[in-house]
Amino acid sequence: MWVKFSKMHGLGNDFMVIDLVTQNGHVRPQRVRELSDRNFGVGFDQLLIVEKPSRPDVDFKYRIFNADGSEVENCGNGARCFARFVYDQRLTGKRCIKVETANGLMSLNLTDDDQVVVDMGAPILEPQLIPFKASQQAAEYSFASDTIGEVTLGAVSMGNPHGVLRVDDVDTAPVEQWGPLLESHSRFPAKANIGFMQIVDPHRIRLRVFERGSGETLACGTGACAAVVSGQLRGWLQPGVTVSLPGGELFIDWDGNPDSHIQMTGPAVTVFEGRINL
Ligand SMILES: N[C@@H](CCC[C@H](N)C(=O)O)C(=O)O
Repeated sequence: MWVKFSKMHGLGNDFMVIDLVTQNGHVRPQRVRELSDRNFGVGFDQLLIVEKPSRPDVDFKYRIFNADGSEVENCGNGARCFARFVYDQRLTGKRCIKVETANGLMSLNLTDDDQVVVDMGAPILEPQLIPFKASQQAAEYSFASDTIGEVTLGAVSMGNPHGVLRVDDVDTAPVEQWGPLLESHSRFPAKANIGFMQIVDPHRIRLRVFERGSGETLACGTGACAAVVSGQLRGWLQPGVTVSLPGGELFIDWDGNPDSHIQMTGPAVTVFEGRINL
């Protein structure tokens, strides 16, 4: 089935975006893996699918597939690109868009200065809901890993699971070595995205993220939110944090109350459009 798609990115975290509201098609994990290949396919970190919603009070269903073909609950940079896509493709005339995800509802707002503000919801901190294996909730957890030794990290879900480690310098952090080991550590039964955070000052961090199912990316929106939440809970950060990622900067605002929603602000860019056999 031939379909039109857009290639987009949010700070270099790149996406193939397909409208399955006005086009027909079916997503198969094997085909996602083929299309994500940077040599033999289109190349992307995640595939984003726009579908009709299942309820009348939202505008679209937002589905996300990692490069390895796994379907996941949330993608922050993708949410900004999703908003720009449905608006630019005239699937909606609204600049404030409500979507349903596997994780619940999200509200996406296109601003006049070309940024997108996403209400990312409240962080999930209870270990069994993240999911993370621990006997009780804590701001950080220390445990032994056979391959790494003693590890200390914050565990946060933004709908999808994250582990956040503090490092002195992100440039020399062992992202490629520890990332895959912690992504699949038995403490994270659904695997996890692993962030390496350097605190610059209470309102600025540097961050690299090894993403579950995609490897290290140039930016991770949910990872930025998880790092800011973890940094505030551990007393290192204050509300209103600029997150500097290899692909650029995001602004994350959270008041520190566990029930409060996190606001993420950043860009969304269309690179090209094409047609492909899905
Ligand atoms: N790039 C994303 C996160 C995509 C999903 C993630 N790899 C997972 O498996 O949970 C973002 O910007 O949040």
